[in-house]
Amino acid sequence: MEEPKVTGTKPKMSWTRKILLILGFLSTLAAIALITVAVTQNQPLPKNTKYGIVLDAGSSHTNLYVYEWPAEKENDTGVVQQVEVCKVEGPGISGYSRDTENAGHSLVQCLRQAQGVIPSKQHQETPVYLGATAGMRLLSLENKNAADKVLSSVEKTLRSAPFNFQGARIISGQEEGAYGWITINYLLGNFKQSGWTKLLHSLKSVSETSGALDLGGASTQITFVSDESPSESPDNLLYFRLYGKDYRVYTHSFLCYGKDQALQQKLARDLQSTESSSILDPCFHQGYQRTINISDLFKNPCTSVGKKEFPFSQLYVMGEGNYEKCRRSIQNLFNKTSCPYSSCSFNGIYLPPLQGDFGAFSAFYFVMNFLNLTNDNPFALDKVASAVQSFCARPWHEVKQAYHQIKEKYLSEYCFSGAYILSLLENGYEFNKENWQRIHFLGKIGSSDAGWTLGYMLNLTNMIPAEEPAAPPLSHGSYVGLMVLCSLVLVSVLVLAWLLFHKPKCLQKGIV
Ligand SMILES: O=P(O)(O)OP(=O)(O)OP(=O)(O)OC[C@H]1O[C@@H](n2cnc3c(O)ncnc32)[C@H](O)[C@@H]1O
Ligand SMILES: [Ca+2]
Repeated sequence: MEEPKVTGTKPKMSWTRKILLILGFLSTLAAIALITVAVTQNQPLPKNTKYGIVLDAGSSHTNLYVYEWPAEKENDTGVVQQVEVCKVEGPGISGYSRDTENAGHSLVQCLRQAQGVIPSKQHQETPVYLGATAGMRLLSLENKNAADKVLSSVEKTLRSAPFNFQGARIISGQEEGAYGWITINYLLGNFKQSGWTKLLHSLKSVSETSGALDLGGASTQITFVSDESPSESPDNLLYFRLYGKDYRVYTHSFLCYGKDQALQQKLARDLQSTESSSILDPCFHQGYQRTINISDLFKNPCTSVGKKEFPFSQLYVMGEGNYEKCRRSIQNLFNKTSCPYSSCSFNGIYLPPLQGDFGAFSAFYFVMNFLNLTNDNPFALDKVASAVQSFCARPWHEVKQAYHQIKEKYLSEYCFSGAYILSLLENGYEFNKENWQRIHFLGKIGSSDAGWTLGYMLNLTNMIPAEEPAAPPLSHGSYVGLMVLCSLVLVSVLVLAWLLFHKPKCLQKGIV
C-alpha cells in the first residue's frame, strides 16, 4: 500500500474553524463592550445634596441638627443622614419664661454653625423647623402667655436666619413618640425591604419594626407596633401607611416622667412626708449634699398639686447611697392601684402586651452608657441592677474623683437615673428577665442621633411616601455584577466551544 505523501506545507484551516475564530473574537469584543457600557452608563450621577435643619427644643436644652440627602434619592429609606449637631448653650427655651426676649438669641450661635456647614447658595432653599417638647408643654400649662412669648422670640430669630423658616411650635407627646419611632425604624432600614430581605420578611411573621423608648428631662415616650385588636384605648393608636405597608402603632407620652421631673416629683413627695427641712435621700451618693429652693420644687404642674406651706424656704438633701431604698421610693411615683383596661402601664394608662425589639435612646442611653451597660449583647436584667446598686453604694468623694471630667449635675444624678430607668421599665412597663434583652440602648444609628427630629423632618418634607416608589428590581451594583457574570459565562462557553472544535494537539487523545 502506498504511504500518503508528506508535503512541506501546513494544512489549511477549515472554513468552520475560521468562522468560529471570528465569532469567538467578536463575542469577546461584545462582552467587553457590554461590561464597559454597564459600568459607565449606570454610574451614579454627580451628587446633588439637599439639606434640612431641625431644632429640638427640649426641656433641658436645645439641639440643632443639620441633615443632608442626595436630591435624586429623597424617597428612598435610610438616605437622609445627620451631618452636624450643635448643642445650644444654656437652658432649654422653657427656661426663658422670665426673660422671654432672650430665648431666640440663645439659638444664634448654632444657626451660625449651620450656615458654615451648608453651602451658601443653598441656604435659602434649606427648610428650618423648631419643635418644642415637654418643657414648653409644661410652661404653656403653667403660663400660656410666657410660652407664647418664648415661641415668638425663637420664631423671630429663626426668620432672621438665611434659611427657609417652616415653623416653630410645641409638638404633642404623641407626635414626639411617633416621630421617634419613625426615626429609628427609618435609620435601621426597617421600612423598605428589597430583594431577598423582602422575601424573607414575608415568610416569617415576626415584627419587622423596632419599638421606641425615649426618656427626656420632662417626659418619656413608649411607642411600638401592636397587633392587639380591637384596641381598648383608641387614643393611644396611630395608623401609618409607609412604603406600601400599614402600621398600627401604640404610643403614649408620660408628661412629668422624664428623669428631671421624676426627681422633682420624688423630692416633693419626700418633703411632704417628712415635713423637715433636711432629708436623707437614698438616690444620691453618701456624702453628697444639695440645697433646693422650695419655691422652685413646686413651681410646675408636675409637683404643684400637693403643694403645702412650709415654715422654711430651702430643702437640704443629703445622700445615703442605698439602691434598694431608692427603688422603693421611686416606685411610689407609679400608681398601679387601678386599671380600667385589661392591662396598664401605670396611672391607669392602657398598655398592650409588649411586642418586638425596642430601641431606647436619649437619657436611657446617656445613663446606661455612663454605667457601661450598653453593649451589642445586651446585659441581663440582674447584671444591670447590680451595676446600678454598686454605683449607688460608692461614696460621693470617690465618684467625684473618678469622674472629675463629668458635669456635677449629671454625675450626681446617675444613681437616681439608673434606678429610675429600672423602675420605669420593670415596674412601669413591666419588662422582665425574659424580654429585657430585647431592649437595645442606642445613642446613634450610623451617623444620626436617635430621637424624634429626623422623623419630624421626613414627615414635613414628605420624604416618606405612603406607597413604595417604583424602582428597578436590581440595584446598580447587582446589575453590573450580573452583567459581568453573564459576559464571563458567554466568553467561557465560546472559548470552550472553540477548543472542542479546534482540538489543539495538547487535547488530542494519547498526547495528554
Ligand atoms: O424631651 P424632653 O423631656 O423635653 O427633655 P430633653 O429633650 O431636654 O431631654 P434630653 O433627652 O436632652 O435629656 C434627658 C435628660 O438627660 C440629661 N442629659 C443630657 N445629656 C446627658 C449626658 O451626657 N449625661 C447624662 N445626662 C444627660 C438631661 O439633662 C436631661 O435630664
Ligand atoms: Ca427630648
